[in-house]
Amino acid sequence: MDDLIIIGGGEHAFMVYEAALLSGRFRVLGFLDRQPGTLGDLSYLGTDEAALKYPDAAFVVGIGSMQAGPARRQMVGRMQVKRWASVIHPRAIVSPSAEIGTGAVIMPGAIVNARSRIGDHCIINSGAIVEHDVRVGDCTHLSPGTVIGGGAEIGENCFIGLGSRVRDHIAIGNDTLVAMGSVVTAPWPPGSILRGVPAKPQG
Ligand SMILES: CC(=O)SCCNC(=O)CCNC(=O)[C@H](O)C(C)(C)COP(=O)(O)OP(=O)(O)OC[C@H]1O[C@@H](n2cnc3c(N)ncnc32)[C@H](O)[C@@H]1OP(=O)(O)O
Repeated sequence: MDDLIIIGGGEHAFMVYEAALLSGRFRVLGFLDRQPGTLGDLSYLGTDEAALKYPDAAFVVGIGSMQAGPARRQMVGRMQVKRWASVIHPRAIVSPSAEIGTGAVIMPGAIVNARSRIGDHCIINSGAIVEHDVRVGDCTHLSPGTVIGGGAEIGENCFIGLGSRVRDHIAIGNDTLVAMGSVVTAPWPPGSILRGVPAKPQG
């Protein structure tokens, strides 16, 4: 059983904590945050610098508030962490032929279907459906209830808002934000901000 430390102490961190506990794969040592706080019965271990005191532990990012762009990647890069853990809730369904990147979090009710690849430090949130043969780039967040059609490619550092749909076999570039409830029917370049049905760049 791995020792695990959660980075962040907010709402998403608590979800990650529960998923880690229920998975039975981790002994959760505590959490790091910018200031002392409470996270269930977990111990507050200090600010990011305290990571150095736990060279043998695995870490996972428990911050869900970042939207599209490099903030999540930069935060991961700043941390003095040797080992990242992916946390998969036991009631997520992950195909044996899917690949889950290091540091990724898969929440309850999410489905990751055959031959899909989830990048490092992604969040596949509650009830999101990633169909077969999808590529999700590093540090991307699929919000609760999103559906990504088969063979689609979602870039790195993207944020796909609550309940949005992405058509099968299309590609969305890095750093793209899809507003909640949108339906993405066509490919879009990096840095797009899309909303609506069908989704169009914000005007
Ligand atoms: C576990 C969890 O809960 S994870 C949390 C996941 N959260 C989400 O997915 C929410 C993501 N946020 C969104 O989608 C937001 O709507 C954003 C970021 C796209 C825009 O938010 P804001 O910048 O605050 O915009 P605001 O709400 O002020 O709306 C601006 C305009 O856009 C419209 N608008 C906002 N969101 C949408 C949307 N999803 N689709 C269409 N139009 C929208 C508003 O009606 C408003 O129009 P108006 O100017 O004609 O009145």
